[in-house]
Amino acid sequence: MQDLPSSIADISDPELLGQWLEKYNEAYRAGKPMISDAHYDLLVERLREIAPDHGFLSAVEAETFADKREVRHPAPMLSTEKAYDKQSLERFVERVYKEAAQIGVTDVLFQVTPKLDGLAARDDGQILATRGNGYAGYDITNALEKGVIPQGGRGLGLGEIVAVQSYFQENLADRFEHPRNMVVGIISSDVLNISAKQALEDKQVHFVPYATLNKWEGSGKELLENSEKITQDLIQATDYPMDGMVASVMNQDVRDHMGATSHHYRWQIAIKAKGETGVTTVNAITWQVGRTGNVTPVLEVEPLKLSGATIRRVTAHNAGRIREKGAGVGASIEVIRSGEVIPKLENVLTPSDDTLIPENCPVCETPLEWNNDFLKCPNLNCKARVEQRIRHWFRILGNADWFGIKTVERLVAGGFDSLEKIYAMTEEDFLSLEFGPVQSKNLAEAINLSKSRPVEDWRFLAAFGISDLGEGDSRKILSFFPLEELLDKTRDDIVALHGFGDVTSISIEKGLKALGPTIRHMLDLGFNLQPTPLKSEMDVSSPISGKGVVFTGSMETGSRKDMEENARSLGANVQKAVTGKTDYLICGAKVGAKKTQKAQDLGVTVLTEQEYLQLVEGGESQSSPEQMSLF
Ligand SMILES: NC(=O)c1ccc[n+]([C@@H]2O[C@H](COP(=O)([O-])OP(=O)(O)OC[C@H]3O[C@@H](n4cnc5c(N)ncnc54)[C@H](O)[C@@H]3O)[C@@H](O)[C@H]2O)c1
Ligand SMILES: [Zn+2]
Repeated sequence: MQDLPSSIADISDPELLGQWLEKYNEAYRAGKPMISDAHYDLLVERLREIAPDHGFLSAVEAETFADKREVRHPAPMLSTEKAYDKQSLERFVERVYKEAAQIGVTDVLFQVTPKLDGLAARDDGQILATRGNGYAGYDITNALEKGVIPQGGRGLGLGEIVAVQSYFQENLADRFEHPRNMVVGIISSDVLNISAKQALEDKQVHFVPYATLNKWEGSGKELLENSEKITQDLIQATDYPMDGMVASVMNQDVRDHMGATSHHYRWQIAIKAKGETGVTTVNAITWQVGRTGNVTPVLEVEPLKLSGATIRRVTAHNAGRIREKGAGVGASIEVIRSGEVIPKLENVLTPSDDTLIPENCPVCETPLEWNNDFLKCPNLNCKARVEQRIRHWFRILGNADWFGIKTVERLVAGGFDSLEKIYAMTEEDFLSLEFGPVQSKNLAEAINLSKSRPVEDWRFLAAFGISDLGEGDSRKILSFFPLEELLDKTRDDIVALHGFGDVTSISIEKGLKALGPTIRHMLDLGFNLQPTPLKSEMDVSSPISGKGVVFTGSMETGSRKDMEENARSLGANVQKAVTGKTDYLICGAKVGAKKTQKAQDLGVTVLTEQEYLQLVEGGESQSSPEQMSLF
């Protein structure tokens, strides 16, 4: 097949573009995308421009799983129409009201949910099936045996198989370019790679029915007026990969009237960000060594303008990319920027031989090792790794400013290259490194403050950067064992806990062993640690401990985040959305009747904020006589 012109605007042959889109789609559905989603979306929009009637645009992009049984869907699982800007969303809302008026409906209810970016599937309670071509999909029920967790129970209809985003970022981001690629691997293959197995064991791959997602509901006018805020709130509350939002009409009669095309339901639209691409030249490659030793390439490019910003540096993700695509000095490359701050290498148009992949660490000269597509400096004492570790400590601890990367670099260069040494530093030591008198005083003060200011013990633990003990896992593990006890735990103790698989447990044991002396040393310095409430103790003291709790609407007592934090400290399992495992739905202001009705239907107790406070406070006073008699 002929190549596509390098600039999207130059593509003028719809047949060729259609063929390429088919090819890209096939690779994508197989979990091995050849181009980024933003780039793909731009190509689809280009096809719409030059050939709006092209067949590719009127069908659901099909996926195949060769060795699986086909399952017919009771109603088609379609794709979505896309709105890349405010005007398209306005046109959609206008169209909805117009068609609703045709059947005498003026009061239209819209719903917005996060658009999950994984593998779409449908669960009828017996069979889990993929979308396939929209009319028939593939039976993937055995994914549940492999360890995919159905959120909210079985039989909740359409949804998406996704990996938990924070877990992915912490544990898997250097092994898969996108969590969806891992998900597709899990579904399509019976031979699982070790990281995917670990994610399943850790119960971090979920089938999330759309009905269990956080949602916003309101009128079309409210939707248009608040779309940014709605999007922000939903992004904040969702720990799954997303590629936009989905707005749907909720009135069944309007849905029936509007109907569907062969491609999408006309009462639904996806709100997405459009990427922008540009072409430039690579001037140099800078190799950055991270905390875990990954050595990643940053391309220094001829400055170019993209979505209003001047781009000088472009991330190339990993060394494999550079090697494979020839993204070296002098190469002409295509760059994409979509929403996120850092623009990415999309494509190499004219490769260069001058790819200069380093053989030794650019910082410590240790020979580098390949780990899949990533280059790694294996030297634990590599100066860059030490700097990043120390920087990580202060960043995660979060209670002492002043220790930015420049400062840390200077400390390490001056021989203060461990937490032990830095925490023993005096004002004079800082002065000796030629920090100014004021800054020296501040730095010495900051060291003391970081010990005296209260900090949660899970932050303290996560700050050591042990692999598989990020913030979420640290918090989880400390709800089973107090920190001091944790240090002596073995893999067997850890694997017995809910949410920790074999591989994770081994790596945590190793990490704790290696860093044990440092952790003990730091503990002896007397940090003002706020212990994570233990599950075992919470059972007696709080009426919501062990209960599934969801907060919704705007709260009066404090921000929703504070309320959630507090509920967690009382032992509640704070959830993002109401599911079959929810016990209490606590409603602040402006919560629709539909939401509370749905919760009640699921057997959830619905409480006002006041009722909730009474429950919690009442519970505390009930248990207090007993507690007091202990002292
Ligand atoms: N990188 C590539 O090469 C490549 C290739 C093909 C497709 N893609 C990506 O896939 C997208 C098109 O694929 P598509 O047609 O599968 O999906 P789509 O983007 O049109 O979205 C429709 C799907 O979203 C799902 N969905 C997720 N969250 C939902 C929610 N909250 N409510 C309702 N539905 C929800 C539904 O299952 C529905 O089938 C493109 O936008 C592109 O970004 C990328
Ligand atoms: Zn090194």
